[in-house]
Amino acid sequence: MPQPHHPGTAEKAKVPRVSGRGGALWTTAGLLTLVLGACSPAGSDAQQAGGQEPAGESESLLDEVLDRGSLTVCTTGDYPPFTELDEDTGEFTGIDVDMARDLAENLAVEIDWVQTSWDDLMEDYLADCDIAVGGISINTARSEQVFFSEPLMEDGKTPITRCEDVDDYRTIEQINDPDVTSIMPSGGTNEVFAQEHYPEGNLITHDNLTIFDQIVEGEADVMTTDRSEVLWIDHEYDELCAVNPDEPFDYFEKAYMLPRGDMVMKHYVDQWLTMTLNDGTYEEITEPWFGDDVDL
Ligand SMILES: O=C(O)C(=O)C[C@]1(C(=O)O)C=C[C@@H](O)C=C1
Repeated sequence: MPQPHHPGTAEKAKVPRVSGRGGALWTTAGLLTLVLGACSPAGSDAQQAGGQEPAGESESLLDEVLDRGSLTVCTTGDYPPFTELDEDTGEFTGIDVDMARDLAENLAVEIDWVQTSWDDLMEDYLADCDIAVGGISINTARSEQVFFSEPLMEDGKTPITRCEDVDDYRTIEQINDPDVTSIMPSGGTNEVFAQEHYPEGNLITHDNLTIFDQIVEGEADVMTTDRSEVLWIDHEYDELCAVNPDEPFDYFEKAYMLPRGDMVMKHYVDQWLTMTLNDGTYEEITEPWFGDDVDL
């Protein structure tokens, strides 16, 4: 059985930018003036992450992170290439794991990792974390409870199946059939999509790290998942093929979860993201995983 290839953490180039606690505090003070002057203040009922008390109108979780000297990051660790827990070392690896490390480096703080699951993501985030990362899709249900950063990538639900069966699973109608077994992890947007679009289908849930082996072995027929994952798996498994990857069934974006109502925190993370996406850092982090072989 082919095993997904997991390169080590990318060595990042040092890119000059405002960083370090002094710089970040200065930025925070500036942003407080700018953001609070220009935007509605954080709602008094806004839910704060990191197990913090709700922020007052001029407070931000950003200041608490800086004071604490640590950023608490929720991630599932079961979704390569975005987040994976190495059981041997106990370390998280992946694109969004490296991104979170870069954010923490910018803030000059440590990271406290909190492993969660797709089922518990929202609850764990609201109770324990400052930010949640790891291939997380934006949807409106989640947006009722959290803010999202600016998006990192576009995506869309796309089927993947055994290469010889591609023609059997090209449409939602073909997959929405009692004779077709769709597999997915529980709790994420794949399950939401399947329940909504395949009410007649045979839906089964499975641990995400070994889910694609189930299709190879014939325990399931198809998985409708993120196009980015489909292209990655198509590349990693000889037996599995993406189905119409250029015509996903829907459209959404991937981003990081942030505390609802905290415009200062969101502004900081969005500014960091803008730099990271444009100064070569993001490309360097993604290159060992997607590289030239996976055409996102
Ligand atoms: O819920 C999300 O945001 C996800 O992208 C997670 C999700 C899913 O939708 O189930 C997506 C792909 C992985 O295979 C595992 C989980």
